[in-house]
Amino acid sequence: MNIAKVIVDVPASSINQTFDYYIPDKFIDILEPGMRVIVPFGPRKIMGFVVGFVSESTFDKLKEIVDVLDITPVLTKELLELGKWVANETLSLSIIALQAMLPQVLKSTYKKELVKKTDLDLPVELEYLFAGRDIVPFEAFEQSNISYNKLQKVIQAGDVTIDYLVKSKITKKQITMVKPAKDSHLLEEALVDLSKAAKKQKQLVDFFIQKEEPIEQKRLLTILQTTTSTLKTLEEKGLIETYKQEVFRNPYNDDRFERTYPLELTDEQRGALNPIKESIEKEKHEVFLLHGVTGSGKTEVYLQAIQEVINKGKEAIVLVPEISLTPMMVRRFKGRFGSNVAVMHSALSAGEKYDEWRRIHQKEVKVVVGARSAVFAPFENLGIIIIDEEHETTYKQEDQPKYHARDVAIHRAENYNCPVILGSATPTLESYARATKNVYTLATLSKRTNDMPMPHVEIVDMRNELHVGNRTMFSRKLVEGMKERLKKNEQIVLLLNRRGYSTFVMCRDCGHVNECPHCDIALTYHKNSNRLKCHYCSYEENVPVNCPECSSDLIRYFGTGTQKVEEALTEIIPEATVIRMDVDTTRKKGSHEKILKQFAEKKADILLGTQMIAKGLDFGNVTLVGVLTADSMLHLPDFRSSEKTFQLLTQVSGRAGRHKLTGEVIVQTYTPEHYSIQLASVYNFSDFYKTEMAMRRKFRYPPYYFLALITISHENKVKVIQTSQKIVGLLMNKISQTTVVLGPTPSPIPRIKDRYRYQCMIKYRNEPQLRMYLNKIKEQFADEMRKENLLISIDMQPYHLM
Ligand SMILES: Nc1ncnc2c1ncn2[C@@H]1O[C@H](COP(=O)(O)OP(=O)(O)OP(=O)(O)O)[C@@H](O)[C@H]1O
Ligand SMILES: [Zn+2]
Ligand SMILES: [Zn+2]
Repeated sequence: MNIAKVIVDVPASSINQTFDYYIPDKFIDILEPGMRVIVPFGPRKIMGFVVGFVSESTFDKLKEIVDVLDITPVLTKELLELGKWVANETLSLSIIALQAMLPQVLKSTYKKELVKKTDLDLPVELEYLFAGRDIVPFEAFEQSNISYNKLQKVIQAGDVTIDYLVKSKITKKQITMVKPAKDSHLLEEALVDLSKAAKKQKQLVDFFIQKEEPIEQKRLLTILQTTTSTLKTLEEKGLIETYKQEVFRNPYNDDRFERTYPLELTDEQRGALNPIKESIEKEKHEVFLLHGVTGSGKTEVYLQAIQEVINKGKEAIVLVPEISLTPMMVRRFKGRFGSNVAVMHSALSAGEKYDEWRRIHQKEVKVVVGARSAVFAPFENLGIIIIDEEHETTYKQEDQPKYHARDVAIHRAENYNCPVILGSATPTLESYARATKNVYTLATLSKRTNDMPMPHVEIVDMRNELHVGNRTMFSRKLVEGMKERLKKNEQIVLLLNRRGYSTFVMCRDCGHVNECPHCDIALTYHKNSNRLKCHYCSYEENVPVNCPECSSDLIRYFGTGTQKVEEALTEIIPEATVIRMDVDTTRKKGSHEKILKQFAEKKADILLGTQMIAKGLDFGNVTLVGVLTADSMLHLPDFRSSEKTFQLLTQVSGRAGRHKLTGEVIVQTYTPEHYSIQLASVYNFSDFYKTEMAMRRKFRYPPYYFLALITISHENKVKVIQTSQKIVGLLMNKISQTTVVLGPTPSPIPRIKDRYRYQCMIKYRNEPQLRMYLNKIKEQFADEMRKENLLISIDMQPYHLM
């Protein structure tokens, strides 16, 4: 079989199209599916993935593969299959699905070098190539006449690795090390000679008398509480030596984590874990929905399930939302499983990400903890996949391929006959509905592990504040509560629920919000035309001068930010120190952790932030949580807005009173009667579920209906409208009667970067051919898309409806 089937990096009309290439002799022994190759395509040379081999091609005049980029496959057979599946599910190109599974470094052709990893001799030609060096450029190998086969063998044996040179400052990380320059008895002599006043110097010399091994300079300085000048002096005296050492970019220093051991489980935890263990034991695929209130010990259940998996020699993937991937979170996993854990975090540099990926690829770790894309970790013996905070919308990727990590996880777990755990205090309606139908197995943790009650939630009606003349954004109750905590030296978390600001119009007297008569969704205020519009259908109306409900003229649209709140806060409570955490203050790498650390060390009284503070924080000293505007999200043009509000309030309330001190939550709102706020305040998930399900059924939304969102964009508005209408026309011919097509209508953001955007939403229950229809439609417009820059984007599971 001397012909390779290759998926190349070009926008082909058919998503799974492959191209055939001859394999030159020198590659024939080493080429495997899952390797990346360089192939000629028209006048260019481009990258592609080998997906299979054939001995005959239906095409004549095949070209040859130019180069092979990998000596071992970067994608396993399973991942190649998965890529095909993802491409199909999300209607995206296979090449894009395959690339989504790899770290950035492997997405383009970087310079490579060969690194010798063994002290023993390699086969003689390779020894000759290295010629005493540890590193040689890959080109040196290509110019030699050593066979790829030979190289592949030493790579497989782990004696040689291929490193990619990433052009980034952080790639080659060096640390400064310190070691004693003399034997310990000579150091002891020197110690006597040091003057009495040189206390720090003495300590340092003494340190190395006790412990001769080299130590990282940074750590040494912290241990001894001294500075580099001490080191310098001793170095000049010839007692110690410092030197640079290149490190494997393990971003988390493993021995920094204190070892933890399995806790004695509570009855509820045991009840949840047992069936999971059974599924691991019997190698039976099953999806568990672990519904546990905040602080109920879900993580301990994960940890013990993973231990079970490791005991069986298998591997585990743990997904957590990006913003929960804090050092605190990492510590919990590294504390239990040590260096067996790789962490995949978007804040890592490209080089660090590649290193972590490679540790997985080379089977050096058993567990990966990471954000969304870690679901593609190249394990080959998966024993479990865990998705923490399964309700988080960040598990859905908004770029192509628009996959949902939950679907990918379940698909992979089916392949490996292993369980999936979806954990949350506020599961999505979709997941909970599946659990009630026994598609998923439900496990419930209803109590906190410390047996403390959930913090009491008080709802403050902000309309009353206005009526008594309080025009600030803080209710009297909240101010009083904050002052009380300050006196007791306890801490406060304030959430500004900012998403959705200045987009909706609300009566400040009665809280009335204008909604679309056809969609039960808040109308969006369009500043330019000064009109209210519905983003689901084409309905619009003028902004009312008086409230249609109470005739008040206090109609306002909203606009405020954390900075403004901070200013107002210092005016009202000048004695409080405030740390702000939002996109502005967390832009820099590591700043997120720094802020949390400062707060943990009680360097501030109040942590003020956006959504990102609602997750995973665990501070014993926080006894008050304030939510400034609980309803701002409620009126977003999004059918999930009630659900998101319920989730956010529940999560943020869970931050208070997690340890010995009792917690309290104050929720400020203009719509205190709304069921999502009422039910969140009493932690009543099941009633919320029932109420919200009834709404979804009535308005034909998930989980009763599936959605697909088509967005069409082009610089010419007429073209967008015409294309959109054509698409709807084509669809109407195919779909069944129970399917609803809304639109075409302008997208909520009708123009981005000078491109007009229209959309149509398909709501369907049973439409098995829909993907095929949509693909066909896309193909019909393929020419226009290529030549005229028309964009048709299809999202088979839309979360982001803008
Ligand atoms: N069996 C147990 N015995 C004693 N303490 C426990 C037990 N299980 C968990 N804990 C402790 O309870 C606390 C809360 O647990 P954990 O953070 O895992 O809860 P969670 O359900 O993940 O909460 P959240 O949803 O808020 O993140 C932790 O400090 C944890 O160490
Ligand atoms: Zn009103
Ligand atoms: Zn509408």
